[in-house]
Amino acid sequence: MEHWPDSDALQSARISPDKPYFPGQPKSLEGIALRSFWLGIALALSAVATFSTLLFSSSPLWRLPFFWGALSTFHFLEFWTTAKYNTRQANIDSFLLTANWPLYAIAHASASIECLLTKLLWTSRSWAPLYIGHILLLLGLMLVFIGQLIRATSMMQLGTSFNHIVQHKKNDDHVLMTTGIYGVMRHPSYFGFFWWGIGTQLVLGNPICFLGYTIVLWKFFSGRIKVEEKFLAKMFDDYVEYKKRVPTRIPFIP
Ligand SMILES: C[S@@+](CC[C@H](N)C(=O)[O-])C[C@H]1O[C@@H](n2cnc3c(N)ncnc32)[C@H](O)[C@@H]1O
Repeated sequence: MEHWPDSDALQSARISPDKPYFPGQPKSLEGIALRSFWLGIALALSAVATFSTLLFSSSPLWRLPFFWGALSTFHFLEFWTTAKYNTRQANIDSFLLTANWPLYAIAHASASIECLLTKLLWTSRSWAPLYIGHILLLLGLMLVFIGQLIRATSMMQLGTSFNHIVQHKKNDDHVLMTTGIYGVMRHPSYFGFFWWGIGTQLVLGNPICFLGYTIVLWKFFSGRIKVEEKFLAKMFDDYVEYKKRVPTRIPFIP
């Protein structure tokens, strides 16, 4: 598809000092260290806020710092797994905070606002029995943990073949992975991201963002998989057979 730019062009566009991807985007190793430091602080503060609301009040607002903690963990792990298992590719974009800016930030800000408003304003108005809320919360927590685990595991397993930017040409160290978690599902890192995102909205108890996240994530991964597989089939003769044999396990994406 034409709208996917060449990966070299994308890389150079992203590291050009004249073209910051978002305000304050760091360009140096010190900047990367600082970004990790702030994500760590955000994570620690989120953990403290979550556990103190859980321990000292019955307020459902613990969901908000839990969401920010899950978000910080996700982005920190994006960088950490790239730096450890695909060191040459690690740069500031590996945090995945620069992709789809500012839409990504708007999505998470909307989720935070929806949660804050509904939990503060509509605390007494419940549209469903309490146990439904508990089931959805539990399901959301499971999806966040399992989604994160699958995402990080697949990044580790793919190693140097993993790239945040879809590759158009085969690099020397790129091997087709068809075993392990890639033998169970064809795109585990997208599967993990998809369910992680939906899980965060279940934990927040956000009906509007749940719907929005589901539609946007599904459309995004469905389009991306089509493009990615077109290039994978060109790069690897075995890909067509692999595609027939292993499903994506993402709903309505065969
Ligand atoms: C962001 S990674 C996502 C990998 C995979 N789609 C997933 O969800 O786990 C994108 C890169 O992984 C590569 N890739 C995807 N599936 C692969 C496989 N089974 N073996 C090797 N490389 C793969 C693609 O060429 C692309 O450059």
